[in-house]
Amino acid sequence: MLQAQGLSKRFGGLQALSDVSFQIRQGEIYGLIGPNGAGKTTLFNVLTSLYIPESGTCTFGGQALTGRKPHEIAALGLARTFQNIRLFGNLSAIENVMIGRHIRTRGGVLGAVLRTGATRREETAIEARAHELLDYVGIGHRANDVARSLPYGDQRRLEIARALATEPKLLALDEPAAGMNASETVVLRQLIEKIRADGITVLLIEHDMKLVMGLCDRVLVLEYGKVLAEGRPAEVQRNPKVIEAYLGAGAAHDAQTVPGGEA
Ligand SMILES: Nc1ncnc2c1ncn2[C@@H]1O[C@H](COP(=O)(O)OP(=O)(O)OP(=O)(O)O)[C@@H](O)[C@H]1O
Repeated sequence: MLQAQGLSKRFGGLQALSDVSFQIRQGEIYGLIGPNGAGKTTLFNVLTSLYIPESGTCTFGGQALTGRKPHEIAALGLARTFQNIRLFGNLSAIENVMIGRHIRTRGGVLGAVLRTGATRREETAIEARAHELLDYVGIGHRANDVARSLPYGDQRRLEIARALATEPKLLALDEPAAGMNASETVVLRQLIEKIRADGITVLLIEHDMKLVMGLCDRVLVLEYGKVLAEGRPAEVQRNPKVIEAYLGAGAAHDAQTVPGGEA
């Protein structure tokens, strides 16, 4: 479904990604992990065309992603959330989701501003769908609350609802559990499983190792911008290189436990 081949990205003298290749298969939950600064967000930004790589290609459903505008990426079926929540803080929850939906409508954002007859009808349908999505992520009762007044965990779920409003085939989540407590994380896990069960492929960056290892079908481990390991969670957890990267040199020899906690 998504194919990255030989991606490299440099910031000045810093090689943030070097020769990164991987494939995400349709229907899987694919994890992206690595210590701080490993290049995870940079990789997300390259995949979603916020950054242009110096070399390498990425394709989604056979179509090139590199160099496309954000709305083109969304129209292809790739949606994302951000590590630092990017909601319209002054707008209500429902309005935030409706904005996500507009890229899928004929009238588009301009039509929504001008409010022609056709767009008014569309608007009613969009609002109904936005309510469904808020219910889907579990914050239907917050529809009219201003986004910035929502508890942190609800803001993260609102971001997911907004991304889902673009009807993605692949949903990329950048640290969705960051700042969540244990019970919020359990609910998040159920939500991600539900999203996958409904046919959406998931790419997940996450520091919460328990969540990653429990949820993902396969995991890609980055370190210093390079692929350190890839495979099923159980294999990756046993990989001495991964254990060293997380716990420090020497740890692999006596590690009986999985790398855990904050990376
Ligand atoms: N826009 C930028 N300009 C310069 N350097 C950058 C930029 N974005 C990222 N970097 C650097 O690239 C490296 C990879 O950063 P990146 O944010 O991709 O890592 P990460 O794995 O997502 O880290 P974290 O887990 O802390 O979010 C880091 O050394 C970072 O400082």
